[in-house]
Amino acid sequence: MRGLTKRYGDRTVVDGLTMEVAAGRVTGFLGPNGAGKSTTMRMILGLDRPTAGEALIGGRAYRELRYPLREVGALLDAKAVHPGRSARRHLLAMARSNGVPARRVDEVLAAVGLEQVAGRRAGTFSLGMGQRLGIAGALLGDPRVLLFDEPVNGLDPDGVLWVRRLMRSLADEGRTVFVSSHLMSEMQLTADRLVVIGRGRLLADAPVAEVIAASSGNSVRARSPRADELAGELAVRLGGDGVRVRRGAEGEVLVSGSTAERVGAAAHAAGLPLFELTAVQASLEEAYMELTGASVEYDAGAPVAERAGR
Ligand SMILES: Nc1ncnc2c1ncn2[C@@H]1O[C@H](COP(=O)(O)OP(=O)(O)OP(=O)(O)O)[C@@H](O)[C@H]1O
Repeated sequence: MRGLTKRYGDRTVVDGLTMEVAAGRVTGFLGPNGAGKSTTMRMILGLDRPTAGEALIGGRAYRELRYPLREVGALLDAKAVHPGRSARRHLLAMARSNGVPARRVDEVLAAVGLEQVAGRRAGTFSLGMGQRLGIAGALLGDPRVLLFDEPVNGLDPDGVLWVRRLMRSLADEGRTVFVSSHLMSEMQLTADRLVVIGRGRLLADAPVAEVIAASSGNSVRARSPRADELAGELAVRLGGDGVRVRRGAEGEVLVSGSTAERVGAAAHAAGLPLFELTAVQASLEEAYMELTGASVEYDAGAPVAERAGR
């Protein structure tokens, strides 16, 4: 994507996105509701026309691809299926439109575990079965690039695990996997790299570990029988410059913005005993909240009871 931009009237919903989604990796695409993730994916797939900039797949725009399903597979909206058509017929129609051999339909039905219900009308499918059918459609043309918008939405734990393994194996085969999700714990397990957007703008594009490392939620927990003194000494010796020292549970001091080495050395220099020194890593969820805090569009605010002062 180069300077990819979409405006609706005077609202800019995707704002100059420039990034490369690399092959052989699972790239998670994150952002608050309304951040512009679906619009970005729709522009990549030629469903929306960029106001400015471009999105290319293997160097070419979607509309230039002769058999797009063989180059890029996508699951955008699992409900975008004719409800009266069977799963097999739906996939057969897609296959025919892109010169994909009919036998491939049975292969992908088996790959997503829908062979038993292949003759059933898609309109009778549960949310999870619909997701599986959508994934089957994405895999149909054996494409090098795959886009998934919220693929685990509605799946049971087995299904979630299955999608996680599928993404992994697709990336391990050297394919490009670009997947949006709101489930941070899931992304922490599945993605190698993260692209985070807020209000259409790029907030982060980095390996998962780097996004987490940048969070101020990373802290050091020290336990001492002289915790009050320790907190005071650490504040004096390490304080300032983004370092925060506070008391935790009984006997505990929490230090953010520093390292276990520095905290240990400072305690030693102060002559205070330590019974425990632990580096506590922030979760991806914490890192994400911090990154996107300022760009949340639909903020529900405090729970109702809290707002009412109860
Ligand atoms: N056709 C349209 N006309 C006007 N505004 C639109 C249109 N399509 C999307 N938008 C607006 O663009 C913004 C981005 O929407 P988009 O669906 O891309 O966000 P998203 O990141 O996918 O959100 P979610 O996580 O809720 O799915 C939203 O504010 C939406 O209202």
